[in-house]
Amino acid sequence: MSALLQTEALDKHYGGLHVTAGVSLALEEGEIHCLIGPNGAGKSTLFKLILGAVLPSGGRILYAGEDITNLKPFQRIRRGMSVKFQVPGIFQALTVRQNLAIALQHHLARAHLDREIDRLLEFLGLHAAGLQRASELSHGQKQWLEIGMAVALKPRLLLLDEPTAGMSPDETHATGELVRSLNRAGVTVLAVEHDMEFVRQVAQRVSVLHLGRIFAQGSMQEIVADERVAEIYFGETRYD
Ligand SMILES: Nc1ncnc2c1ncn2[C@@H]1O[C@H](COP(=O)(O)OP(=O)(O)OP(=O)(O)O)[C@@H](O)[C@H]1O
Repeated sequence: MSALLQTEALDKHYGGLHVTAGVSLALEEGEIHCLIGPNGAGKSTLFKLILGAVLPSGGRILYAGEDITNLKPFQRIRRGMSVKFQVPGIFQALTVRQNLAIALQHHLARAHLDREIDRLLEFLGLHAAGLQRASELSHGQKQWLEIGMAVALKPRLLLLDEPTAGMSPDETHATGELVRSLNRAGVTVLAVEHDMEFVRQVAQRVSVLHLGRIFAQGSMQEIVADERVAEIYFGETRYD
């Protein structure tokens, strides 16, 4: 495998506050990589830096071998990045099908829309909800619709910000299966996540961020067995 995304000594500071400090993270093409860490570790900031929503104070970001450090988010999206934020950005007053049509119409001819919407609905487990307004969906279904809208862009790299926030254990598991099947279809995934069951289910590699630095990296088994990690992270939040 080779790195699809690489951050090199990425710094972000606000005045004297160093939110990320020299973060070098390599994401291999084809992997599911989870980013975990205690509250305030800098996870969201790193996520925004990768997406281009905030610009770094120092360091570089490489994507598919290209320096994208100063590109705008839409330019990154054009290169195959897609993002699902924690708060669903779906159109509540529109039906599920209409939401997917909006996401698809950027790159798909009208004649192919219905077939692709059907395919996505099946994949998302939302086939029975196609004509429902998005506002009528359960919390989990809204998150899946949003994943579907991100996937409609046929991303090479999917960025997920706490995809299971507020979900029941069953919904969380179903989300994990969705992410795994996207990955089997070739999508590289970076997920910021607090839910350790989800991380255990999907992650091929885990990076632990602490005080703005990569503190540990490895498989979930290695991370769980690392006493230093337990001290800064699991010790406080393992079962809460
Ligand atoms: N725009 C900003 N201006 C000033 N400080 C900021 C800004 N954004 C984030 N911070 C600070 O940077 C630190 C890291 O925040 P960040 O949201 O990246 O952490 P996190 O790991 O995502 O936390 P959580 O798990 O609670 O979401 C926090 O102390 C936060 O207050």
